[in-house]
Amino acid sequence: MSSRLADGKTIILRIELDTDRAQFGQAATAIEQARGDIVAIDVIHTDRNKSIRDLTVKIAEQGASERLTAALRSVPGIRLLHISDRTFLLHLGGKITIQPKTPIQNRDDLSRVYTPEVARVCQAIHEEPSKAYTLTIKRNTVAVVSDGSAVLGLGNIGPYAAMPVMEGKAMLFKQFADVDAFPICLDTQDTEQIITAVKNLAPAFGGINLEDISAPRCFEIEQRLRQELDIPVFHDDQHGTAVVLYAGLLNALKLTGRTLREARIVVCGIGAAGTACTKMLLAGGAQHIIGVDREGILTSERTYDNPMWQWYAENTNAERRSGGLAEALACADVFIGVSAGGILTRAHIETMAKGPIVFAMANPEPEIRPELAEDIVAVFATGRSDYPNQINNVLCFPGIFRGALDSRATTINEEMKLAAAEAIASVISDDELNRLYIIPSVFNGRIVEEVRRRVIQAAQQSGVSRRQTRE
Ligand SMILES: NC(=O)C1=CN([C@@H]2O[C@H](COP(=O)(O)OP(=O)(O)OC[C@H]3O[C@@H](n4cnc5c(N)ncnc54)[C@H](O)[C@@H]3O)[C@@H](O)[C@H]2O)C=CC1
Ligand SMILES: CC(=O)C(=O)O
Ligand SMILES: [Mg+2]
Repeated sequence: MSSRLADGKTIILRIELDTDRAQFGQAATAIEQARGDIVAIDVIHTDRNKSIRDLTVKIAEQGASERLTAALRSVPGIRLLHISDRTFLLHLGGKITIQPKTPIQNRDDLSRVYTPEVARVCQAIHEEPSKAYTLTIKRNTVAVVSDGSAVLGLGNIGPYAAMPVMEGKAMLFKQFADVDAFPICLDTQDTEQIITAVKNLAPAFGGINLEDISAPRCFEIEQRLRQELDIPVFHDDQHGTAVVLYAGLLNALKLTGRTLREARIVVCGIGAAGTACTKMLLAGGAQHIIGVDREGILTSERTYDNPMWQWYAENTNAERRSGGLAEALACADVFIGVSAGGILTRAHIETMAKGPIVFAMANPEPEIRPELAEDIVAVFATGRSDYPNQINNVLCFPGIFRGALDSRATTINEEMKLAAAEAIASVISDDELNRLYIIPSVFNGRIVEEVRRRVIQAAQQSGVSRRQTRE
């Protein structure tokens, strides 16, 4: 069986062998020759004439599953009964469910959870609306709202196709921070309609996590909702990403003996994530940031229709550099990619300063794969779960919402974001810090607790907490 495969897509092949005509070894050889990696074998049925087995096989490249199918079909006495993809199997019927907290076993239960008794609870909330926090799911429930316009790096794939990501976010909220999150994909990409829809559904929720809404609409949608609602509204692709990027960069700079003030930083992809990352870096004292998008380096020598690009050009690139990604990268210390897969080359990185920091964070395909350049960089990070140093907003959103909900904060402000970033960075001690460990794993049990604690503290100190909470 081969070593770790680059892509790691796993399929399950159900094969039937005529035991007098073929041996299992022939199937295994055919699979290995077609560059499949058998990682598990389950015997489903066996008798004197035939044997049915499920083979779990990892495949690396596109087209490998067709090659495997052809290879198995060419072996006499072996039939391929079925082929399934473990990832698709995991999505059958969706990934989350809603469960009652108590069973309804008799009429008495029924009359208390529902009519007539429930009416007294409704009236109590009618008289004192803040009781919605104590008598409904509001205090622990977040809406994950998308319009499907910028889903991962897949682009505008619409609300139906966005659902698996939003369901995934809801799972992460629950698993890591015990927040009940519900995915809502809206069938509109009109700014006003999205704002109206979110305002209308807000009563049921303690917070709104906006997700995968493309720039520049995401900026206005978030800003308006923050003004018009009294619960936290947080665009995860902007602020969740910025918080985690900031945490990872603090540690990578420390490791490589640089300061944020002096580091020469290139941000590629000036959309939701790139803009928010830049704002957080500027607030932290960064002095040398250059932004690059499809049209090249953003510079104040030009004017832009996109107001955020105009702001960006006026607040970065003090040297007024021009050109494309290659020109921006010359002698840079840090590359931050939140753009599109595969746009950065080894040759680009070779022009950067010695021992550069490369954060290729586009999903699902990073700007460059680590195996293409990790030998020439000091620190490499991606947004993916299958490489070291995963810089992904999943390190932030569960804990920051946990803290915001527990303190019943009216908003998630700059102080709370900075507190979350410092909390994430602090989980790695100076002794532990190394090039493959600049950011803790999402499975590190300390992250959510540490983020929650510091976020509650920041909410209280900045006056947005509505509840005294144990930190
Ligand atoms: N690792 C993480 O935690 C996160 C990663 N991302 C990833 O970052 C990427 C961008 O996400 P968003 O900011 O939400 O999307 P967005 O659509 O708001 O912004 C993307 C920006 O990248 C630019 N871009 C696309 N191709 C480019 C190229 N070849 N060169 C330069 N710029 C290019 C676009 O013009 C746009 O301005 C996606 O791949 C997404 O999956 C986003 C949020 C979190
Ligand atoms: C991680 C994430 O939110 C994204 O790639 O869009
Ligand atoms: Mg996202």
